[in-house]
Amino acid sequence: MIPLDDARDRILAALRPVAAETVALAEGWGRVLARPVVARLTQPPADVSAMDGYAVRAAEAVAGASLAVIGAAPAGHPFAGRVGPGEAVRIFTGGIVPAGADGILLQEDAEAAAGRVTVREAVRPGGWIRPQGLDFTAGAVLLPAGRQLTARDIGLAAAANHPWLAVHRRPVIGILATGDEIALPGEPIPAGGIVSSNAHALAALIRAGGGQPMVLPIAGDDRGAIAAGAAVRGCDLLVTTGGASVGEHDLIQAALGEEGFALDFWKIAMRPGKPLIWGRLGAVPVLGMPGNPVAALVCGVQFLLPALAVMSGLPAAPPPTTTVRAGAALAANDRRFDHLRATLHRDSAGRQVATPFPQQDSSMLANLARAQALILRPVLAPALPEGAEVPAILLGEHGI
Ligand SMILES: Nc1nc2c(c(=O)[nH]1)N[C@H]1C(S)=C(S)[C@@H](COP(=O)(O)OP(=O)(O)OC[C@H]3O[C@@H](n4cnc5c(N)ncnc54)[C@H](O)[C@@H]3O)O[C@H]1N2
Ligand code: MOO
Repeated sequence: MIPLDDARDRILAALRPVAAETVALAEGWGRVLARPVVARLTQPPADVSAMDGYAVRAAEAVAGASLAVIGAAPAGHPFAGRVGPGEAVRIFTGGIVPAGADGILLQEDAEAAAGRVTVREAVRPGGWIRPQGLDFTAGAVLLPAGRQLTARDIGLAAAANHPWLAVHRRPVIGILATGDEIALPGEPIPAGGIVSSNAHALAALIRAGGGQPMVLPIAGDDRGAIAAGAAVRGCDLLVTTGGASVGEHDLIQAALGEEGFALDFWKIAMRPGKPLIWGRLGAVPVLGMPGNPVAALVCGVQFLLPALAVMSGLPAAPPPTTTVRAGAALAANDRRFDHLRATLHRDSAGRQVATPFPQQDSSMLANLARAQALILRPVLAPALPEGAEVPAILLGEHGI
């Protein structure tokens, strides 16, 4: 059994970002830039007014001065002339400051009558003017490659005149659920069988991680069926579930081995998720997850989400953790890094408290769905009293 962090390192080291594609700006949110966004223009394009008022020559716009209003400069309609001595131009927010003017007299600080304006408050040179290029200048790198685009980034790219963006395409993740006992939701369930939840839960997790799931037909506990299912084309990574353990019906390695599967590791010091398989079938990396649904989801959080990040062009990193208080005393841990499903609440001091469910069986989906956090119990972690600080993965932060 290899340590959890080593397993993740080995998985992430074997992965590369997928190729770039061009998407419309509106589709760019959450995607990872494959090429930088460079400003295609200067913003603002010229000196513009930050306020509604009058463009004036600051030196003469002293309290009590009276100026002739010779024209107007609304946003988008520059004034073609020049502001000469004793003159002002009516201007509006975003309007280009006319030649000759070097300050804005606020409307509130002015009195207009009969084609003239009287200054009530003196104007500073440069006052209320946004200089050309205040925001950015043409040619500036505004967003680097590798950046996951926020709503703010989309606004910036739009302002920099980019209708299209080069982003990494969504990694396509094949999901092959295996087992004679499982059926798709809504389909006839074999005697003693259950409904397959893993493929659907993992597909949703893959979407949350920015990937594109490709749910494959269920393969029975049969080498040929598993090999045929795994031979799928067009996925960047294949996830299998079930058949990862030691029983004679646990056939993933045997079935894929006949197809030339190159195993990197099998079994990690982790609970749930011990029988994880990692290797490569031809060019396709394969993550063989255990069948137990909680094990599959925890492996999804610990390995598949970080893998999706790397394949999407983001840095290799473990899932982010937060320090919370234990809502119950925790027993000493053994040699498997443990993930206790827990609910969250805030104590009277506003601190987050994670309370583990009393039963932690890796088949219990109802508890998993109610869980808001996974309390992390490292290998050989000592027993801790209620209230102790512990690391946790907050599931809501992952959108799963
Ligand atoms: N003798 C041993 N037995 C087991 C060991 C071990 O070390 N020695 N490891 C246990 C651990 S830990 C796990 S986890 C499971 C993993 O087993 P497999 O990956 O081989 O999974 P299966 O046996 O196929 O299924 C386990 C369990 O999960 C259910 N299942 C399977 N697929 C789905 C699905 N798509 N949706 C929902 N549930 C699914 C299946 O019915 C079984 O109940 O092995 C232990 N055994
Ligand atoms: O992965 Mo198994 O679910 O550790 O129990």
